[in-house]
Amino acid sequence: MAEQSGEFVTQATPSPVRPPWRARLANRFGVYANVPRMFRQIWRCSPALTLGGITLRLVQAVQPSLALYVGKLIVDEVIHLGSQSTPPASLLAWSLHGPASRLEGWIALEFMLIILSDLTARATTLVDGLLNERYINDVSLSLMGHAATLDLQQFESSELQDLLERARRQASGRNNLLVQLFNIAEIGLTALTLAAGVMAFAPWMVLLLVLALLPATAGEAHFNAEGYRLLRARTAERREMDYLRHIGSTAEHAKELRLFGLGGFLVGRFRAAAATVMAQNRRLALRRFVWSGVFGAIGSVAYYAVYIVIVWDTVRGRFSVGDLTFLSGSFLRLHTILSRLLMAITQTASQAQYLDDFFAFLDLRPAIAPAATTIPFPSPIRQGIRFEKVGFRYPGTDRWALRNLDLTIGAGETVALVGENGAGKTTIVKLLTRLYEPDEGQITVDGISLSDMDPADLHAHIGVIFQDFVRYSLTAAENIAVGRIEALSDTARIRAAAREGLADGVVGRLPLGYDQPLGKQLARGRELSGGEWQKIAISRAYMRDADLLILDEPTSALDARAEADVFERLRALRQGRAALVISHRFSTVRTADRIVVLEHGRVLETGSHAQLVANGGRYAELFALQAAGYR
Ligand SMILES: Nc1ncnc2c1ncn2[C@@H]1O[C@H](COP(=O)(O)OP(=O)(O)OP(=O)(O)O)[C@@H](O)[C@H]1O
Repeated sequence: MAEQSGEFVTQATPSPVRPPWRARLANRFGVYANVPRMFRQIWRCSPALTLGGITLRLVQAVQPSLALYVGKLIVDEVIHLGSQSTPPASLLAWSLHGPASRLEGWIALEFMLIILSDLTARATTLVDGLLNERYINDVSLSLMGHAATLDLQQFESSELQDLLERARRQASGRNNLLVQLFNIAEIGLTALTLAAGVMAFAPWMVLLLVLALLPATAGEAHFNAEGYRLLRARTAERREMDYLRHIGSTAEHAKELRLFGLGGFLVGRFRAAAATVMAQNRRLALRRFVWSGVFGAIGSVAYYAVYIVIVWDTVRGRFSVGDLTFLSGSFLRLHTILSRLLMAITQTASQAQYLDDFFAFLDLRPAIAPAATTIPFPSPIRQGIRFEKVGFRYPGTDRWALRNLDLTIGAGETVALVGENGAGKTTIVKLLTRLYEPDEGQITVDGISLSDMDPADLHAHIGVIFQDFVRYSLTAAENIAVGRIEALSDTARIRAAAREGLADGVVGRLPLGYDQPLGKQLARGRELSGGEWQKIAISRAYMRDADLLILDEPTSALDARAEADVFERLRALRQGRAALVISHRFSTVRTADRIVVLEHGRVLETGSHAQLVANGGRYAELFALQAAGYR
């Protein structure tokens, strides 16, 4: 079987060349182009919650300015009342008789504002939480759904694996972008109302504050972009680390890891990969720390300069004490809020960069798309399947895995493919199931080219079991039903398929029968032997009324009796169906109607077992070798 080319990459990815500053700037603002698309996605999750979140933030946004203004009115009123000649006799008399009623009104309003602020803050947290959860689910579902539409060849490329890994991070770690976007709206509005208040007294103060915060903002934007660049450049190393973590911690690998004593080796590899990533992250974090300190100090100096001017103007009598409390309060808040706003904008831009990967993944289209008009699969097959001068190279390789291949599988015929490792047997199956498209020649069923069929229709008529079939951590019944998942609740069909594939005996010995979870992942899961798993996998192929059955090394783990049983049933069930069997076992191969011997991607000889043995060619040689092993 083929080596997968989508494995992790061990070499360090070279750091990408830094683009010129103009392109970098365009890049930094360009990322916002993703935000409307993301917003639409959020809106689709729940229009009501989205609207609720926005409204709550609008209410929250105006509260600080209102509270400060009411505070100013209270201070002014207190000073006004204090300046009156007759001091009040008691609090009760004072509050009941006239002069304090306005002050009481302001205090009541301030109290209501505080209650409202608390309520809206809690409601916002609730709405954010609910919406966020929906959004995370939605993103994960889009990723899973879209991944299922892509071709195997796309999956086997390491570029796609890198992109998918970054897109997944978007799903798991970047969801707070939504909250940040809402926050920007809220903080922005608060900043506007505060700025309007301060501007009424001295517009230059606001201008100075904005100017003083610009260096810090530019610094943030720069370091966020650097962080993303680093993360992107190190995707391959992070995938390697994930892979090492995975094999170091799963039951599946535990046996070999222990017996070969690979623990130290894996830890060493992980440490080396992590060291590169950590060293770069540390350098960036330190630079960021120093620069943000410098820029922050510039902002604080500007703030204190303005503050001193406000105090001076109050001493001079230009501002009242109420004005002083309002202005110093507003100004302090404006300073904090403007820096938060600018930071939020740059952070959102950096988060939005991750959206690039997410949307780039969603925008990927399968390379093998169904033709505009498709021809249905000819069921039942009457003439047969033909490979005509088929040539194929795996993407990114120069070697022809198959070349000038002519092959026929007649209707109702069982053809066995034999050949040494790497001869191209599994590749033929991948082309026949249209997981890949041939580079040369064509494959037809009753004269109809596979490329004129809808891939889903083609798959519905083929029952295929690969030698590296999947051992699902699902129940026994589900493990068989995956061969035709629409029939998941069709117990009779599952049991019949289990009988044909010899899995009924395996299931019969399980304590929970068909409801028994298999594998080690699930609670109460039972592990099976290699041959038992293979019987479950063979049964999957019988879930379909397939016109063509493809079994790639179906009996490699079966004992001799089970192997004979499998082929006896296959023959009995065939009734006009074609079958393609790949095997290195001659006991399996000799039962086929016709045997095709492959070598270096070409057909070397073909005939029945008796003919090929009589010919004295490669088949006879390999058969004699294996037979000698049994003597
Ligand atoms: N995904 C892939 N990317 C690149 N090359 C591949 C890929 N899969 C297989 N190959 C190469 O194509 C050739 C044919 O592989 P194939 O899996 O068809 O061989 P096979 O006859 O099934 O071998 P085996 O008996 O070992 O299962 C081999 O040289 C293999 O290295």
